Amino acid sequence: MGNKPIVIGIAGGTGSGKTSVTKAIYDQFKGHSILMIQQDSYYKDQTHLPMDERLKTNYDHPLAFDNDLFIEHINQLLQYKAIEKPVYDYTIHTRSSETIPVEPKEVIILEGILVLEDERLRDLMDIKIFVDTDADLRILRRIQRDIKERGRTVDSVVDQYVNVVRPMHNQFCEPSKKFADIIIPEGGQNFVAIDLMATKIQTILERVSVL
Ligand SMILES: Nc1ncnc2c1ncn2[C@@H]1O[C@H](COP(=O)(O)OP(=O)(O)O)[C@@H](O)[C@H]1O
Ligand SMILES: O=c1ccn([C@@H]2O[C@H](COP(=O)(O)O)[C@@H](O)[C@H]2O)c(=O)[nH]1
Repeated sequence: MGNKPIVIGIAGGTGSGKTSVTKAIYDQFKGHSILMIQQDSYYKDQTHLPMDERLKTNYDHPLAFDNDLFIEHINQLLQYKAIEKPVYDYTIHTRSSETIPVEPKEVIILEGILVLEDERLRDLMDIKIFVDTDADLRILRRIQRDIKERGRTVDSVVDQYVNVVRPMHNQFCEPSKKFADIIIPEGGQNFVAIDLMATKIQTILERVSVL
């Protein structure tokens, strides 16, 4: 066990490919001392709101996230304590009643649109990454993904993008790029960047002798 786990933050706009990058890195170390947590798991619980109210929520504003709980959980993991991670269901826009037990690991990857926006989160990170992809590619990827995986229609994705996602991205996500140590263009297919990160993580794991 090391002194404390290493925390890597991976931010980027919706559809930038940050989940793909995170999974590609994570998959190289599956079974070793690494875990990934998506900020999306910490969207605020909305079970008390009717569906029509949930549809009006701004999911791209920092206040949509329960960062207090997110930070509390990261601090527990940093003390090598297990957490019960919330589960978010995009199709009903709220947390599910179940939670997932997560054991502490030496490398913790935090991924989400606004993980670099909150100074308290940034202060917990050892490495900060921003996945940078042009807006036209991001909206095309998001339309395909949200229809296939998140139970959405083209009209609802486009409407939300124009009225909420785009302005919030410009106000909160894009400016957080300046806090990044590393900027990865294009996301999931940038194998050079993924390999560089994997090499760095391998070094960290070798140092704490858990590989
Ligand atoms: N470089 C890429 N080229 C083509 N498609 C990609 C690329 N990176 C990601 N995707 C696809 O785009 C969609 C959004 O990617 P995802 O990693 O979920 O982005 P994010 O987590 O930033 O929203 C997914 O369907 C993914 O398979
Ligand atoms: O209920 C919800 C919760 C979130 N969203 C959208 O999700 C993206 C963030 O996820 P990515 O994987 O980074 O794309 C954010 O832009 C929200 O608008 C949602 O539509 N509904």
